[in-house]
Amino acid sequence: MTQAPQMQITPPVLAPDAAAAPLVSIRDLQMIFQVPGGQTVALQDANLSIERGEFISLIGPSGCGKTTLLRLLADLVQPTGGQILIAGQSPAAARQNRQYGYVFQAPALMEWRSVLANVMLPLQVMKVPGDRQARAREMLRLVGLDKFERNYPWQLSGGMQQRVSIARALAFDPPLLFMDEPFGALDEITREKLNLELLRLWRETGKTVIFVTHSIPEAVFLSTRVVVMTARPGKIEGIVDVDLPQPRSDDTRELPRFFEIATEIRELLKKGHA
Ligand SMILES: Nc1ncnc2c1ncn2[C@@H]1O[C@H](COP(=O)(O)OP(=O)(O)OP(=O)(O)O)[C@@H](O)[C@H]1O
Repeated sequence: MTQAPQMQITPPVLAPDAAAAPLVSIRDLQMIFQVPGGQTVALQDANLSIERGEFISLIGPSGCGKTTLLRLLADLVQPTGGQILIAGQSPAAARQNRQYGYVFQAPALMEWRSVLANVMLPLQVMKVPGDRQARAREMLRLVGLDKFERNYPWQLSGGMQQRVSIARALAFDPPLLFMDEPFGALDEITREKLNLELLRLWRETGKTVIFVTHSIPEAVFLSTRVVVMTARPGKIEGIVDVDLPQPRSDDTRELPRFFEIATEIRELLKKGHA
């Protein structure tokens, strides 16, 4: 099994009490978009605390504000109300201090750069000191693609491209990983394989993951908690603890408890639709 690499990046300076606080704290969060002819309440009264090492899935119908929540956490949009703290810092400070990596639905790799050069890119842009090439190689090893570092993205399958984008998001060694439906476009078997790989990576690195999905089985399989969201207005309908044993394997999907938790999530989703 691949070992977690030795990290060489200088840790960011945090507020003294940051270690004691939840890694992510979301209080009364609201996001209203002004649109022609009115407004869209993308998120209303969202409250959520996430501890270090959790694997949180956000699940809900299209338009319930899952991506908006990730974008707010990542400081890509500013909330119209409420507060977010990441390791005790504002999202803007957390972004500057490289507290998170972001994996998008599409891998968004640069076609003219090799796999290795793609993973090195954020380190170059942010002028991270040290041996950037060695660091990028470590991340490729972690996602099982070290033999493909000289290839170009178009020479890889969709699943491999998404693994490259995960390696790129991990390049800074951030404590947090935001993942917006990263496996949504992949076939079922590839998705299940990458789910297992992601859990291995999560265990080995101790990252905290916030993962958006439309799939109830994917959410149950991956998560320690599932945040169920509903639309119009977008809000958190409920939070389901996933008390399935770790480490999870293909057998996990056959456990009666797996189906019970899936049913609980489905009922919450239906309640939100009603
Ligand atoms: N920049 C924007 N301007 C106006 N409205 C927006 C903007 N971004 C999102 N919205 C609206 O906010 C709501 C929530 O959108 P969001 O993309 O967060 O939903 P989602 O749950 O991620 O949906 P999906 O599952 O389809 O990706 C939607 O009604 C969307 O149209």
